[in-house]
Parts: sequence; structure tokens; C-alpha cells
Amino acid sequence: MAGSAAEQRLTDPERIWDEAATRLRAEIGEGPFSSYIAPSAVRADASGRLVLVTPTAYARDWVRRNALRRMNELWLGLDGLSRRLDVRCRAEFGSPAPAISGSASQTQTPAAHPRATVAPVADGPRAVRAAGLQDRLTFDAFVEGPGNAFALAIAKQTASWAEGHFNPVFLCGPYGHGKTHLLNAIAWEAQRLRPNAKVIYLTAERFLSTFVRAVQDRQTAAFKESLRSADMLLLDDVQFVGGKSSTQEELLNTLTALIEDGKRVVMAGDKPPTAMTDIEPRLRSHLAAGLTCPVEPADRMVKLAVARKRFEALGRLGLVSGEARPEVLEQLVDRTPGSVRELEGAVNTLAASAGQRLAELTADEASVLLGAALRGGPERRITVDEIQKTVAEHFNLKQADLLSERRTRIIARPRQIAMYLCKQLTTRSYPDIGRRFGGRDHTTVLHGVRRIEEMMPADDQIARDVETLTRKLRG
Ligand SMILES: Nc1ncnc2c1ncn2[C@@H]1O[C@H](COP(=O)(O)OP(=O)(O)OP(=O)(O)O)[C@@H](O)[C@H]1O
Repeated sequence: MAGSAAEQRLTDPERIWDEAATRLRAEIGEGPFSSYIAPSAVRADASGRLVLVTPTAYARDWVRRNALRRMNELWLGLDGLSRRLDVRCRAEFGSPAPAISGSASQTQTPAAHPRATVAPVADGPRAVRAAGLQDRLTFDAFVEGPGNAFALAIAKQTASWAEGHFNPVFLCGPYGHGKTHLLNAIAWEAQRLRPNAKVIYLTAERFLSTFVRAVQDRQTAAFKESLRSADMLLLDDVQFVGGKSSTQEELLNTLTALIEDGKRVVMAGDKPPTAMTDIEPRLRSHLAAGLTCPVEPADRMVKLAVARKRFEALGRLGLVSGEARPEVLEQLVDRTPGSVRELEGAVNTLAASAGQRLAELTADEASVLLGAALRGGPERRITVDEIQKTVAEHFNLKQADLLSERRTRIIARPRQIAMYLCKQLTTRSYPDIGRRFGGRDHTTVLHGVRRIEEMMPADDQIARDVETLTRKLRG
């Protein structure tokens, strides 16, 4: 009875937003919706007015220019109390305000929620929840193969809140083969099954930067509380705490408290805990105390299925039409070195060049379109970590400054340069880069990259910095 929702005149803001956002998504398209609306959340301000809080000022301006009027039309058509929706960015909205009233989860099936539209706003140490989760990384989108079947089964079991599961679960495996995807999928599924549970996903980088900030602001109690009140904690890229002793100690305390309380903990790292030699032995043994699941590199069949799925997803967004021929898919997979991440990069490159001609494309044409991406063979892989360290050193900063929330220009500009270099020199997506920069939203990364692109032609110093850093990194 979707059509009768307007006549029903709702009052619960969360339900109104669910409905309005679903319609808006259909009208403005998936791309703008997932860039600007999905990462935003409706909150009530101190005087009870409803506000759409966007992650950045850039997103706020975009919403004001392109969507606010229509959003209010949709909202007013549904809201029995005829309220209006204002828009503000997270920085303007200030300290955490009460979430919008009346949890819709009691009256709705969880599946009816457009994902992440009512995600809590992460405002400093008190609300790290949902930062960095990506909509598309679900169990449905994950391709099973011999190398990940065990990890997938355990991930699904954990997400179902099944009793008697192993705690903590540690997913380990090389770069780009699906660990983050599985953590995201667990978070979405666990939250769908228990909408009122507190499921927190965060990267170790974000753990560190939030912790450092909490120490500076003397808010460590709030930081501890925000994590220890979790029902499920999903911690990504654990290897990042290697060599950082006070962060390791805090992490150890957090894990011990959660596990003693019977809360679920799932972590991911690039190697098994026992091999993380720069992690202090006591923490290491806690990481390894539950179940360690390998996520092995994807085989050819998995890669073929991932490439097919990716084209289908791009097709749904209207970016390509038709299916790629089997020989085109095979060529893509056989000639793209590296992980699934590189493969996805190659699929995107091909989709962008072939567009509506995808179905007619021959293997030879695909090879020409992919050009250097296929011809070059395996180049030395530059990592985000390397870029951050090189940029920090160049500007006389610490790597942690780039991950921190500090916005002074002396740090913000190098951070944007580092983000720009990550986009240029790695195959990582905007959300993925955001994740590596203290769990920032992908719109922040997009804004940073565009800012540097705009500034380079006009600002010699920035152009020189970028050039020097690129040369240093390419070696
Ligand atoms: N089995 C799979 N099915 C579908 N997509 C996959 C699979 N494995 C990897 N991917 C995709 O490949 C990309 C990289 O995967 P992901 O970010 O999960 O890697 P990771 O193991 O966490 O890497 P890192 O250690 O660098 O963080 C993502 O876009 C993910 O969706």
C-alpha cells in the first residue's frame, strides 16, 4: 500500500524520512543519492526542529542547491504535523543532539529501511557508530569461492547473532580480497536483524584518531563508553595499531571489557594475529583467542563472477547497457594483475569507456580501451600507508595528524594532497580512501580531491608539492 502512505499522514520522523528518501532516491538517481543523501541523517536540534545533517559543508551546499526544495515537498506531503526540514552540515550542527524521535524499528520491518539513511551522526568520540560503512558491501553482493567460504559462513553466523559463536572472530588475508566487504556485510545484516542493537564498525585508524582526540579533549570516559556500550564491534585493519603502544593498550582494554560482557567482536587484519610481531604479546593473544578465519585470494571463477556482478550493478545505475561478452570478462580477469580491488578498477575503466556499447564490445576492442591498465603489467603497488607517511614527512607532520579531525589549514591541505595522491596512485575508491583517513565520509575525500585538482593550475606551490611527492612515491 505504498501509494496510500501520503494519505495516512505520518508523524514519526524516521518513517517519514524512510518514505521521502525512497522517493527522492528514485527521482534523483542512485549516484547523487548515495553521495549526498545516504550519508546524511535526520536529527532534531535543541529546539526540536528537524534537520538533515550532512557529513560536510560541500554536501550541505549540494543538497540546498539540488534537493532541498523537492525534499520538503515530499516531506510535507507525508508529515501529519506539517514540519519543514532544514539542512545543516555536521560541523554546524555541533554536539550530539537527541536522535529523531520514536524508533521506527518497532513498527516497521527492518528490511523496509533504506539503508544508512538514518545512520547516526558520528560526532567525535561519542558516536563512532556507522562511520565508513558502505551500502553496497552486503552478503548479497559477496561472491563465495573456495578461499573465502569458511570466512563467509562464520560471518553469516556472527551476523545472525547465533548463540555459541566464537568470540572474537578474526578475519585475515591479503589486501583487496574481501575482508572489509565481509565486515560491512555483517554490520548491515546484524543491524537489520536487531535494529535496536548498537553495532559499531570502525577502522583501527579511526580508533586511533578518535582516541587521540579524546585524550586531547579530556573525553576519554566518553570514548570508552561509546565503544563499551556496543553490542557488536567490528574493527577493520587491526594491523594499523602495530607499534602504537598506548593505542594498543586502549584497544586491549576495550576488547577485554566487551568480551567479558559477552558482546560480539569481529576484527580484520592483513595477517593472522600470531604473525603481527609489532603488536604487544598480550593484545596479540587476545586477538587470537577466538577463531581466526583466512580470507584467501580470489580464484578465477570468483573474479569472473565479481566482474559480472559489477557490470550488472553499473547497468542498474544506467552507466552501461547490456552484458559484457564472456571473452571480454575473461580477458579482463586474466590480464588484470592483483586483487579483486584492481579487477573492479579495470571493470570501471572499461565501463566508463564502453558505456552503452558494452554488449557489442569484442575482446580486442576491450584490450584497446583498457590500454595501459592491461598492457602495463604489474607495477609496484603504492599503498595508502606509504602515501600518508611520505606526505606527512614532506610537510613535517605526523601521520596521525593526517588521520586526525584537526582542520587547521596547515594539516587540512596536506591531508587533501594525500587524498588526491591516493586517488591518482592507487585503485582505491573514495569510500575506501575515506576509511583509511580516520573513517572519513567519501564526500569529504571527493571534495578534497576536487579542491587539489582546482588549485593545482592556479597555485604553483601545490603543483610542485604534488609533483615532488608523486616522483618520490613512484620511486
Ligand atoms: N568475494 C568477493 N565478492 C565480491 N566482491 C569482492 C570480493 N572480494 C573482494 N571484493 C571487492 O573488492 C574490493 C576490495 O575488497 P575489500 O575492501 O573488502 O578488501 P580488504 O581485504 O578489506 O582489503 P584491505 O586489506 O586493503 O583493506 C571491494 O570493492 C569488495 O567489494
